[in-house]
Amino acid sequence: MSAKLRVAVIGAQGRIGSEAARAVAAAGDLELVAALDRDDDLGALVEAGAQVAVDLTHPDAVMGNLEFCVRNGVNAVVGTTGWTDERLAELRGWLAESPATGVLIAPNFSIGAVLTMRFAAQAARFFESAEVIELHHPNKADAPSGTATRTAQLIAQARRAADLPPQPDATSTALPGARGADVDGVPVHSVRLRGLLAHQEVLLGDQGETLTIRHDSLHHSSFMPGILLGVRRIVSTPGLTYGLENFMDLD
Ligand SMILES: NC(=O)C1=CN([C@@H]2O[C@H](COP(=O)(O)OP(=O)(O)OC[C@H]3O[C@@H](n4cnc5c(N)ncnc54)[C@H](OP(=O)(O)O)[C@@H]3O)[C@@H](O)[C@H]2O)C=CC1
Ligand SMILES: O=C(O)C1=N[C@H](C(=O)O)C[C@H](O)C1
Repeated sequence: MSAKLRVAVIGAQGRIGSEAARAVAAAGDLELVAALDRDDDLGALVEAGAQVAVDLTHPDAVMGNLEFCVRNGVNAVVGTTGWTDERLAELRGWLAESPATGVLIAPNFSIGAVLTMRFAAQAARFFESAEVIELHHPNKADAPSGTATRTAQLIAQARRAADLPPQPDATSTALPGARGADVDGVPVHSVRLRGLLAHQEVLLGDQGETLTIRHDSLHHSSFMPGILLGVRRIVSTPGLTYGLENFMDLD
């Protein structure tokens, strides 16, 4: 029998991190060797011999954690949000100096959310208009969600590839925020509501018809198969992988 993969979770006291630590501990081929949270010494990752660290912390914390992991050759699976082009460039710089190390950044680990992004990108070129509505619990730190931002970017990319013009919108007077955040020309609207977990609708419209693609994460368990898939695959995937779809053999 091959040795178990040695996995650490950073943010292990959090909503998703605590569930991820349990899922890793319960997986027969994985061993939870460290469960860190705020103020814990990252050196514990190295002392524990972690091969993969799962980061589920906060946009303010993730860059420091990743710099430590990459510089110490610890592969990382990242669910934490807050990614910008500048942050990705900085991460690529660290990875260039540690070419055997792999980092997966997954805007969403749930299979249905990954498929929503894929379907939205496929549908985008057939519709004049597209808008994204994301709905989350009120404890969420960032808006729009990482998933909604990525969805809008993929829609925009598909619209550009199809040479679609900007979306029609005659709004000439509006309260600030009424038309949502503009992500690459795609409006994204954020709802924060007690009782919700993580939900998203992609609305596409054209003459006489609309298409709505909706996904609901009803429990934190929806993210666990994707996290475990990422952990198992990242150890043999050096460099930066952006999006769980890269490990899902979708094509
Ligand atoms: N990609 C995906 O599929 C998913 C991504 N997420 C993302 O994961 C992140 C965490 O979400 P959630 O679990 O709801 O948030 P929580 O606030 O519940 O959990 C975050 C945990 O990380 C801790 N933390 C903060 N800073 C550090 C640090 N520097 N080092 C170690 N631990 C730290 C927090 O401590 P403290 O409470 O003291 O601040 C807290 O225990 C968010 O960015 C969220 O958007 C969430 C769900 C799915
Ligand atoms: O904070 C959350 O809860 C979630 N965050 C991720 C995001 O911002 O897209 C993934 C999922 O929506 C849950």
